[in-house]
Amino acid sequence: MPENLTLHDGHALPALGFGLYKVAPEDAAGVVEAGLAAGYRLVDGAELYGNETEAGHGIRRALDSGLERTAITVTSKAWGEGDQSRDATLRAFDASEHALGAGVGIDLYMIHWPRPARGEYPQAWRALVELQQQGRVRSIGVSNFTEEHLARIVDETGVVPVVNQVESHPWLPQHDLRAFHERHGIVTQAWSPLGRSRVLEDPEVVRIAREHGASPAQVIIRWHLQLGGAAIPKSSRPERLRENLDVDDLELTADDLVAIAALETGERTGTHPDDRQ
Ligand SMILES: NC(=O)C1=CN([C@@H]2O[C@H](COP(=O)(O)OP(=O)(O)OC[C@H]3O[C@@H](n4cnc5c(N)ncnc54)[C@H](OP(=O)(O)O)[C@@H]3O)[C@@H](O)[C@H]2O)C=CC1
Ligand SMILES: O=C(O)C(=O)[C@@H](O)[C@H](O)C(=O)CO
Repeated sequence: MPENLTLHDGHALPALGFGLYKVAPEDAAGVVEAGLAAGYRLVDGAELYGNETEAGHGIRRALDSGLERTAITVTSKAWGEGDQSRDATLRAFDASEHALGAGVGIDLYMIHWPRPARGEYPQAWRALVELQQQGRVRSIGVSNFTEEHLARIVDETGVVPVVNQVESHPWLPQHDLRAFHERHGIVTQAWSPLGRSRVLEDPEVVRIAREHGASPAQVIIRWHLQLGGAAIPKSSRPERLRENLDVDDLELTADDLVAIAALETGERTGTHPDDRQ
């Protein structure tokens, strides 16, 4: 089982979780139940994903089977399209909490995108600080923030997010942003950690996987963990959820890491943070 990272607020964050973007609502309860049964302890959700009610059902089924609520981390994110004011952000939190349902709740809440053209993300961040001060959420973080966005919210509020969830995979390792995070005690949590499955086909990744008797996904997940970051690969298939978690016995060599470092192209599979309106 991959280790926990320690957040600067003192709480633990599982280094490996699973994500729910593009998990069909009709599959979400089963996927969440399968993920938790496989041993994952972090479920990455969001208002945008349109499956929080069903994810909540899956979590509750796992709790009914004996899993302790305190053993898992449930995340959600405020989408913020068209309105990132304090009130809109608080309403988004209420809606996600309600959708997840009684007995579930949110442990880590994030701003999904900074939407810098709106200029409202500091207001959204103040809303998250308020939620944490009120004890409604344990930890607060952001997603898709650049150094500039991070510096602004820290300057204006003095509160440093515990996590910045950003696109990262071997094509886009984000070394500079990771170094900035490290200086400020922020955990880098990689979204699309498998490059939305496209990086799995990279011949170098396939070669390294073959040499270790592992799968390409396991090699990339291990790379994330050996970088010291967190990752939230998505799969709707129980056998892949198990495969992606089964990386404890894999150790990439220094040569493997050099070969993977050479894959950096800067190519994104998603939107650049400055371009999301
Ligand atoms: N904060 C943000 O802005 C964003 C956050 N996210 C978060 O990150 C999570 C992961 O990102 P996502 O974009 O889904 O991309 P991933 O890099 O996790 O790739 C998911 C794809 O890889 C496939 N896959 C997963 N495991 C394997 C495997 N072992 N072998 C072969 N194929 C595999 C999946 O297919 P299948 O399901 O069929 O197995 C799916 O097509 C999201 O679910 C979400 O929680 C994602 C985007 C943006
Ligand atoms: O970045 C994109 O272009 C996407 O499709 C996704 O990242 C999506 O917008 C998202 O934020 C999922 O969490």
